[in-house]
Amino acid sequence: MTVSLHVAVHGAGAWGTALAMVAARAGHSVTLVTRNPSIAVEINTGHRSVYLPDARLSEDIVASDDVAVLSEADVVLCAVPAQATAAEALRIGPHLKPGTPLVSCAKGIDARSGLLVSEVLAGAIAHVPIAALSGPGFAVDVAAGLPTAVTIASEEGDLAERLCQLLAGPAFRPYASRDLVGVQLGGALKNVLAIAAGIVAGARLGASAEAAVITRGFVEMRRLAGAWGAKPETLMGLAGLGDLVLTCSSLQSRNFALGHAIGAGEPLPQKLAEGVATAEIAVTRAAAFGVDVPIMAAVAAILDRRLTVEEAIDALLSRPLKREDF
Ligand SMILES: NC(=O)C1=CN([C@@H]2O[C@H](COP(=O)(O)OP(=O)(O)OC[C@H]3O[C@@H](n4cnc5c(N)ncnc54)[C@H](OP(=O)(O)O)[C@@H]3O)[C@@H](O)[C@H]2O)C=CC1
Ligand SMILES: O=C(CO)COP(=O)(O)O
Repeated sequence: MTVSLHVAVHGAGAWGTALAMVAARAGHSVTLVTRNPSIAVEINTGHRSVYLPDARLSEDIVASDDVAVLSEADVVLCAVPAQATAAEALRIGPHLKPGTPLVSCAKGIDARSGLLVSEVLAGAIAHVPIAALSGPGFAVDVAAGLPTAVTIASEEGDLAERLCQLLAGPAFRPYASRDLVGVQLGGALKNVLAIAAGIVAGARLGASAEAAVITRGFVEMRRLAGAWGAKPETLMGLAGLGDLVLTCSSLQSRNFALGHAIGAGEPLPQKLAEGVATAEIAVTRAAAFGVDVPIMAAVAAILDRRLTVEEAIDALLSRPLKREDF
């Protein structure tokens, strides 16, 4: 039987709010921490959030705009964007009790340092064990209580298994892993590839081309993640292939939707798409490892306006065929 704990979620955006609902459904008392006082009021009085307008939040979820409340938590889930993590880690670190598990829930690579989000957290907050949660799951689906399976990874003892037990519910199924690097790289790199798939869809290049880009992109993901230290089997699982399939096939994905708008020549959506900041750093790290990532490089070049979509497609199609590409 799972013991009822005090779970805090730092970052009350769509994902943080959905994860707060998961923790509440699993029987825990939950504090959702936002930097926006009006969001805290909206949650505490109306049990609603602008980030998930169709969801009604449990009354067991209490929101606060004071990071000091994190000192009362037994477990903290960090759900702010990857590029905000370095600054947020400095803010939250002093409030965490020593030994409180800290779970990174963002999907990205810190563009400034080239570090994984777990490494950013560990570098800033030395007194807590770190884990990462990733895998295929849209916040709206999770909030609606639709079936979802994710991976939770940690290199610390049985922490991943304990976190899985803590958060599991009838519709939310976490699987434990020790591959902290692979689980995060799957979540981060699929964002870049979802932009690529979206560009192909938006440019109406056909379902066959979309399948080719997803498959070729998956090869790049496995190559780069392998050079980075990920286990190959992790990328074949929920946090790699699973999330790639989800985000490359739905306009619900902000990364896919961004790519789609680029490919169609439409105005770009303003919503957070983590792949934007991750693309360039992924390509830089790939170059340092001597790993070939032409699709990710094309995405980075398009985002940086070094190439138009047409030029990037021409460059990809005119590449000499290599056996290892298939
Ligand atoms: N949405 C989804 O379906 C999923 C998202 N994720 C990942 O979760 C992470 C967060 O995404 P999501 O919740 O959707 O994003 P949202 O844009 O919905 O929310 C971001 C949250 O982070 C807070 N925040 C703190 N600092 C910053 C900052 N510097 N810039 C922007 N926001 C900041 C925001 O606060 P404020 O409200 O004050 O702006 C807000 O609470 C991303 O890494 C994403 O890839 C993972 C799985 C699913
Ligand atoms: O990671 C996600 C689903 O697993 C959400 O993807 P987007 O950030 O592209 O919306």
